[in-house]
Amino acid sequence: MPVNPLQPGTVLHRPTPIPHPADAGRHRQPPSRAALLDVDGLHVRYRTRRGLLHAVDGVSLSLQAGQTLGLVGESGCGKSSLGKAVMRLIEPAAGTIRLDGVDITHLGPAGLRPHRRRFQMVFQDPGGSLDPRQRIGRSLRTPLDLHRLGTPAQRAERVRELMLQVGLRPELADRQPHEFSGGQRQRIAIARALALNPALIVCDEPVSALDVSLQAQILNLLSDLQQRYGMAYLFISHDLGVVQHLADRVAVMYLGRIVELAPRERIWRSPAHPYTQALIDAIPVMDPRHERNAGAIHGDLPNPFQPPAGCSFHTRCPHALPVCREQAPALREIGPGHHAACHLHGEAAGHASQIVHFVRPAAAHEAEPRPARAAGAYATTAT
Ligand SMILES: Nc1ncnc2c1ncn2[C@@H]1O[C@H](COP(=O)(O)OP(=O)(O)OP(=O)(O)O)[C@@H](O)[C@H]1O
Repeated sequence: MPVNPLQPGTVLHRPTPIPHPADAGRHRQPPSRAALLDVDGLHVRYRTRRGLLHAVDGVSLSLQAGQTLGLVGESGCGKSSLGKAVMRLIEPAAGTIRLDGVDITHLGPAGLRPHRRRFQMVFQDPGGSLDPRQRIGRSLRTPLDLHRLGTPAQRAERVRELMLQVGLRPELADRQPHEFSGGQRQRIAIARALALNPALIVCDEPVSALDVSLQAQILNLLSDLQQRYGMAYLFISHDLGVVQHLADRVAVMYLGRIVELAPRERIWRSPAHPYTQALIDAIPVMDPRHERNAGAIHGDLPNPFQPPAGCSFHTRCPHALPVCREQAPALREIGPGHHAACHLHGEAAGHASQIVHFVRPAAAHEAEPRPARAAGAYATTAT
């Protein structure tokens, strides 16, 4: 039986810092107020048989050390492409990616190597990042070997610690991935990501392939690990309910662009963009006494090869104005730390009177990801 690290009384081991040769003689810098991750005007394009596809279209965001930024949106909106570009697994077409203030956008493999251990990725399918024939102890040891961290004995001890940190018994290190359940395999993938004490982990739909009870366990594990070791997460999910568990701030993506970015509670309590509102309304309500999906998103995602002119959401937006068909709204600050790209909140001439607020009264269960609430509990007011 795997050890559940979240059970009271379970003793978890702190990672043993293994000095890296590149760190020799370097002094620890005082904590910087600069962002850990700073993405500016990022574009990702795919050349396909059908033409050029703009998967990420000028995204800017930042993430502070130890914080979680949730990235949500429907399938195909560009979340994974953004995550992979941040990890430098795919080449961005334009824009910059800074990690700890260092521009890593154009670094080649050699230049990237010293930074690689600072950022890691956990994928939806842990099988993809685990060699099916490799024993998991070996798999966890590989990053330590590649970065030549510590002595062989220290590496073996680190593998033991990593397994304990994610709630797996170290005695299981001789087993192969197929001998573990899906949830356990995701724990192994998380342990592998932790191996080099990263400052940032990009989590790409890490719980989407798991059933609901396992989802909660993995989310709790990620949250617990963050509290202990202080890494930042860029947490990607199509499910706003899942993101609400972990995120300090939430960025909502639609057709390659960020349409809303705000602290978690503001997104939840007063979403500004009709698309965010629709995502919230699409979250299943568990209480059968309440109607659900009152504001579910209408229509299909537009063809990404021919995105609509103006605001790309206007074809599905119940509040679309004439200006929405013509001009793409800029992402602008509409409240403290709250940004939205929507003409309903914009200064488009003659539309100030159309400003719409989606107001939801504060509820006792504010932090709950799936609150039971009456359909239509959001009031739409024009000011
Ligand atoms: N390697 C690729 N070649 C061509 N097109 C791609 C490639 N990868 C992704 N795309 C396209 O880019 C767009 C964005 O895909 P991406 O996977 O980044 O979105 P997503 O929001 O993460 O969706 P999902 O959750 O389904 O992965 C989609 O239209 C997708 O079909």
